[in-house]
Amino acid sequence: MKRKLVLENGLVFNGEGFGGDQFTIGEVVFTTGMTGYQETLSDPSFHKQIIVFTYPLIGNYGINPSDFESLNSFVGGVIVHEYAKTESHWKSQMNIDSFLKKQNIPGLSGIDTRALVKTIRMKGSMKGKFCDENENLDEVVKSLQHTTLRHHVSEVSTPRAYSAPAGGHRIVLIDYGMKKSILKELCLRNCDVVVVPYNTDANSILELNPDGIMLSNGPGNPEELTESINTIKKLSGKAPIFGICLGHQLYALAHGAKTFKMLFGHRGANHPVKELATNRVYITSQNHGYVVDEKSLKNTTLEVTHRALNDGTVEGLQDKKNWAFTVQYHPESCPGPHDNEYLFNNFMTMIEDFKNK
Ligand SMILES: NC(=O)CC[C@H](N)C(=O)O
Repeated sequence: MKRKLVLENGLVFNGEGFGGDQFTIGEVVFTTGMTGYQETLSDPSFHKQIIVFTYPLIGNYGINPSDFESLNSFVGGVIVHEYAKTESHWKSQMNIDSFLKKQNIPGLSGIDTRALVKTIRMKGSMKGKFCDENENLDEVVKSLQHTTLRHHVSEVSTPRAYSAPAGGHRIVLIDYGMKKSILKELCLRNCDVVVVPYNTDANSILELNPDGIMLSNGPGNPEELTESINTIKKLSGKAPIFGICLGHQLYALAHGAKTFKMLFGHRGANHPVKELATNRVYITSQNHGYVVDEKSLKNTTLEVTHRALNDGTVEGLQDKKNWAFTVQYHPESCPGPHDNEYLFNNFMTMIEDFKNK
């Protein structure tokens, strides 16, 4: 079945359809991970985005029950050069085509993904939509140009609080579109975790007596989440805080910094980041389109701890006054190198220091 990708600048890529057949407008972004497509497809931070995989063959080890980062996939579409019709892995329960059909997510294969990625790298990530053969492309381009995309944390956050009880530190984890692996890392450290919806107010969070507070990853433009930014302001200094990705951006905004949209973002499991205190380079999993503006940190309590080696942007912050640190990348990994899980240990140490201060 023929299918096209139409971009807002009028470029058209002709390929074959697979997966579901409901098309929506989404931001077309690319990810450079060579494995881990299942974790990527189930990461709620990709809400409504159309993901181009730069790795040319996707789906060869199928889809298994244990590697999901959330119960559903929220992506708007999937673009691959080629997908595996015959998958092979002892854990696999279906191929990527069946998975995308089940989730009603459309796919496009057989296009020159390198040409598409080069376009995005030059011109920046842009809106796009899949089309069938007979659609009027001029109309589609017009509608792409007139659509403003919004990403809704409310669609990916948990509707109600739930807990993972244990004997260790009580952590309140604010879910803006959390990846399951963040909860897993806390459980591995025997934490007594309560996951709360994104719009839980500061008093309700403090009533849970947290030893530490975690701010999760999530989709969209952090500046739109004014209510969450205000909540973080009220929580600041009350308990140690660890923020990841969207959580990092929200923490920075709550403390007077600014964020901006990058040309095409960082997505993949192979992004080098330098820890400035040690000069060590870590390979990280990343998935973000916005970033904290380093210039805006001047009169804040925040200082840069980590930097991206590809483009020098801010990848980590430490609050000099309040008990908090945050990272732009994904230390819970999944997919990707386990280099950065030590940050969860640092969070445990910070919680103990806070208790003994
Ligand atoms: N993974 C995330 O939390 C992404 C954060 C934010 N939505 C961005 O694109 O920058």
